[in-house]
Amino acid sequence: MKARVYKSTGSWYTVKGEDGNFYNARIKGIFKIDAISSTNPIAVGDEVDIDIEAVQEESAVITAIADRRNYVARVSPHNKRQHHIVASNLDQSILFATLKEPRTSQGFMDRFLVSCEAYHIPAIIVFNKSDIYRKKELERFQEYKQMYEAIGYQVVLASVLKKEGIEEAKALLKDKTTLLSGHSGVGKSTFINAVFPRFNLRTQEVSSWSGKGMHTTTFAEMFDLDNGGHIIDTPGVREFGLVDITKQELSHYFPEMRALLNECQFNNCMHIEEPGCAVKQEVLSGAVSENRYISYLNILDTMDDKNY
Ligand SMILES: Nc1nc2c(ncn2[C@@H]2O[C@H](COP(=O)(O)OP(=O)(O)OP(=O)(O)O)[C@@H](O)[C@H]2O)c(=O)[nH]1
Ligand SMILES: [Zn+2]
Repeated sequence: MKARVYKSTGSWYTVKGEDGNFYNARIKGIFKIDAISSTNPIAVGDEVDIDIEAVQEESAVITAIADRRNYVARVSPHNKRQHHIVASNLDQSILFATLKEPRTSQGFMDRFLVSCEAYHIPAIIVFNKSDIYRKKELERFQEYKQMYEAIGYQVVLASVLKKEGIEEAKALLKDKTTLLSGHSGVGKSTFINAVFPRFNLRTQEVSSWSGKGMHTTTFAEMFDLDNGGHIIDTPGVREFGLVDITKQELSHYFPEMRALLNECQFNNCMHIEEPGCAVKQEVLSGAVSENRYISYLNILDTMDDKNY
């Protein structure tokens, strides 16, 4: 039977069969050997074939996995050479960001956007907790909105607490498989609870001593939406690794730079010090945001010559 993976705890998977029932599934030993080199052979969002073992126990064996349409990965925290597939078969990804308690850095947002570009997943940024923004944060929001919308990304201002911007965010989810992402403590679980109360996820106060929030979500999990579509909630992701991207490719994943690449004097231009660089020229003219260019240089700096 065809099924889709809703949750993964490492060795067990919760899958939903095309009969509409949920099963606890595991993979056959041999399956692991054939799987691609990642720390997890099966990820949330995967489309799989299952053999039902015992209906009364609702257990099943995953016998095959369909090719992934796309996926998002990050570098394994345990082994830098391996990657961990966060989720697959996505229509879009929403980054939850906050400008206060905790503050999401532009560097983090840009790394996330680069990952989405590299994996061909449309990205949206929701700035949450607008109720606690003061003049400084509201100005910063306007700057981000202008900058990201000019590049083509959708930007939403929301306060889950005050129920502002929620309908706009909810409308974006309809009939799509959406990966919800963002630092721990930005309000992802609160958002899901507010829009789809029956999920009743656990939420937790941002810890006062660090201001960074505690991990309350441990495993990625997919939920069916009442009005059609799926949402995938991920563990508090602090950093996305840029797996499988070379330094030379990086500017391809900045859409505003991608449009200029043919105009650089050298076709292997890295847009740093080279003469005749169209990207640098447009940074000077203001057509390419200087902040985005700085993010580009910062990300380049953290990549080694081979990969990520
Ligand atoms: N002021 C304010 N606080 C909010 C808002 N949305 C969520 N919070 C609070 O922020 C804290 C963290 O919210 P969570 O929903 O647990 O955050 P999360 O992103 O799911 O965190 P992880 O599960 O760790 O990834 C909670 O104390 C929420 O009540 C908002 O719009 N405004
Ligand atoms: Zn250049």
